[in-house]
Amino acid sequence: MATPILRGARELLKLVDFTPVPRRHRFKKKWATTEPKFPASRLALQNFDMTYSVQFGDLWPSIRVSLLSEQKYGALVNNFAAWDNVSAKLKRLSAKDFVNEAISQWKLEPESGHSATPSPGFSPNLRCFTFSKGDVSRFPPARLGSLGVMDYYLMDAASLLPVLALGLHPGDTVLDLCAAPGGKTLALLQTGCCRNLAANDLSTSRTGRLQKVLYSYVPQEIREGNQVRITSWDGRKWGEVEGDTYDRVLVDVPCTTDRHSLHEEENNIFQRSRKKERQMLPMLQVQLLAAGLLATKPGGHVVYSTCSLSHLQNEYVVQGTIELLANQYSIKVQVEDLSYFRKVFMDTFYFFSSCQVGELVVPNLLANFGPMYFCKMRRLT
Ligand SMILES: C[S@@+](CC[C@H](N)C(=O)[O-])C[C@H]1O[C@@H](n2cnc3c(N)ncnc32)[C@H](O)[C@@H]1O
Repeated sequence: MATPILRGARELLKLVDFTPVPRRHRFKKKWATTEPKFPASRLALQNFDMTYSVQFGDLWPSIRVSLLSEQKYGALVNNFAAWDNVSAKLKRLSAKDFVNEAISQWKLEPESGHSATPSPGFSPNLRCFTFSKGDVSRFPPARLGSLGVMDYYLMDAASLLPVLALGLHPGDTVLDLCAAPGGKTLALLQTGCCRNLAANDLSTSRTGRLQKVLYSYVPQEIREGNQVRITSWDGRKWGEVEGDTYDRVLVDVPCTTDRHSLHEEENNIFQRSRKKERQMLPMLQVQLLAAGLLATKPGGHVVYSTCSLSHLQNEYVVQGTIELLANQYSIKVQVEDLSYFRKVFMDTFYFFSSCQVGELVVPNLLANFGPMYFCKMRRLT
């Protein structure tokens, strides 16, 4: 018999069909062996053109050209290295710590209408350098520092926003449900707030990559103490295994990884052989978010995130899951307002201003980060 999560997710699936039929495949094929290859990245672009031109209207051409262009990176300073020297080195490249610049700016502008959020409740101690809007300089590769760990981690700077939004406090128990290859896990550890951190990913090869990241960036005593636990379980079952346990949960789900899907053939979710998997994504996302919420203590917080522009994988999943938890488990979940992120980080990112719930960073040629969708929820009961 289907579980409640499965039934709710099926309802959501009725709304979804991601698969446009490529023009040249509309006719019955005679000679499968001579059939020209249709690259998955082209299928991805066709799909995005169909769905995102409707979703974003006039904004789509500029997002499209940005997605097809080189992305920008941020350098997350490793607090376990000599972070002050590393920051000084990054400043000499004319990069800026976008997190702390934005927070200082925020504090300088008390009159600018953010009285509803007196101070942004960000996870602390995160330092991430980016080049200014319009500056397409690149960071040199990270190097091993004097303390035996790497000095910074290069990542899409927008990937830091879900971690900032989680609002960690010292002593929190934290779950990173879909953690590999580990950029956000590393950021969670940088906050210095995790009493313990469970980092999980279904894929054993990807948890191997996560282990390597932690090995290169985090000192042995933290990796091997009680503080970090790495597992390779199916995250959908987490609510049953460790319900009502965590203060903060990050649910950074598998998605259509829009930028990757336009550039790489390998492991591309738009490969024809992965059609079923692609169609099932929103269902998997609902199940993972539901499991993350069930694993959270009442009163605790969850951030759901994707690197897709698709409303079906973003706000529909959030709204569908909240409804599902209310109907099937009588659990109340409230979406938290993150609209102040748009104001605080407007010098670094472009945000889409019309999400029904959550925030979405859209790629732009002047600030080619994202896409990154994130939504914060509080489990009330
Ligand atoms: C977007 S990636 C996570 C990226 C990661 N949070 C980071 O910042 O580096 C999504 C991950 O979900 C994992 N995944 C897929 N299905 C899963 C499941 N049922 N349970 C747990 N993890 C799953 C994939 O292996 C993939 O590594």
